[in-house]
Amino acid sequence: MSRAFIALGSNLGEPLDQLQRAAASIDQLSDSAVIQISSAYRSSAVGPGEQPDYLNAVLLLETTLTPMALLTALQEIESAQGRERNLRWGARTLDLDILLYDQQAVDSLHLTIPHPRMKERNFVLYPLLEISQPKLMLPDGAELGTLVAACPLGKLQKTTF
Ligand SMILES: CC1(C)Nc2nc(N)[nH]c(=O)c2N=C1O
Repeated sequence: MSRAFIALGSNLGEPLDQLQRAAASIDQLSDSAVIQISSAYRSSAVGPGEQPDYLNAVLLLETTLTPMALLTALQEIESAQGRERNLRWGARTLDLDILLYDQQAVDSLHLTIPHPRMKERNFVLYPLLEISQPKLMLPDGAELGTLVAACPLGKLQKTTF
């Protein structure tokens, strides 16, 4: 079984309900089980334009799905929950991203692991740390604790999932 860390995000359509439904659907994937899920973290939207605050979380999944099969399954869950891919930085009902997949580095047309922007996102790093540990190492040798130390908590608000 492989271990994948998945980032969840939502700022439309009852975000907490979106995250809870997504976690349940991910747990139902074939040959997969959600082992742990972080608290939910509220933060203002990073990026251009005005949009509602986001709710984010990270979960740990044990799975035999390959990275590409997992990506496809996650995209199907996003679509089932009404994700519309119109604006690149726009508001969305649900965003599911593969952050890490064991110690694998993947760089293909449709999938990059580790997630290319995870190192600068407190709304990813802090929930990830909550369900792992500071010495969690990324494929390039970077340790999670070091990344968190360099990424201010800011106005990130921890709430119940
Ligand atoms: C629009 C953009 C970059 N901003 C975000 N901002 C926050 N706070 N959380 C997100 O999940 C998120 N996702 C995005 O895709």
